[in-house]
Amino acid sequence: MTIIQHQMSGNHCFGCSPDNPHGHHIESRWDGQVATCTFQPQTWHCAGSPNFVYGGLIASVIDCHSICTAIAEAYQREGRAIGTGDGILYVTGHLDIRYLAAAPIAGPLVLAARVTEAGARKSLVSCDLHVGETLCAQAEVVAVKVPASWGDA
Ligand SMILES: CCCCCCCCCCCC(=O)SCCNC(=O)CCNC(=O)[C@H](O)C(C)(C)COP(=O)(O)OP(=O)(O)OC[C@H]1O[C@@H](n2cnc3c(N)ncnc32)[C@H](O)[C@@H]1OP(=O)(O)O
Repeated sequence: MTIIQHQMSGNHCFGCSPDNPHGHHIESRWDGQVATCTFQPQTWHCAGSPNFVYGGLIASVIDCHSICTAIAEAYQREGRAIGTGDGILYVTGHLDIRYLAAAPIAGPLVLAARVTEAGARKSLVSCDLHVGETLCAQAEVVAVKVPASWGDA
């Protein structure tokens, strides 16, 4: 399965760049319809309780994985492999998360995202986050297309 981030060059993203030494290094696996991601939280990613994951971390991995999903789907819609030809880039316009159950720090966080609506300037992405059988968070993301030069600004 294609790892989206391995196809993109010039990526400095805190969430997903393989080259950002301080980042989360998430990897989004794209099957053409759904992108999945597994993230192992560390003990320092905890919330007030040492046993549960900090909500901001959950938002961070959902954000990045969802935007990468929008990018992958946009390349596919244009009939191109990810990262080929003129760059396609989306940013987060809106992130709406429902925290449905505390996520155990033991993890792993398992994310699944899909594009539910795609237009010329924006895509809507739906993302579920499970730990084991438990749906811990569900998010709707508005991904807005920006010029590829945004990545160099
Ligand atoms: C190099 C490799 C890298 C690889 C990259 C790897 C992945 C990186 C992942 C990083 C994810 C991030 O954290 S990105 C960083 C956080 N996000 C940002 O900094 C974005 C800051 N905001 C902006 O720059 C701007 O407000 C934009 C781009 C979001 C919108 O710009 P704009 O110029 O005003 O857009 P506009 O034409 O009005 O709108 C276009 C369409 O989007 C909709 N829209 C616009 N903003 C919103 C919004 N906030 N909420 C809902 N919908 C919105 C509009 O209704 C419209 O829909 P319609 O009329 O067409 O229907």
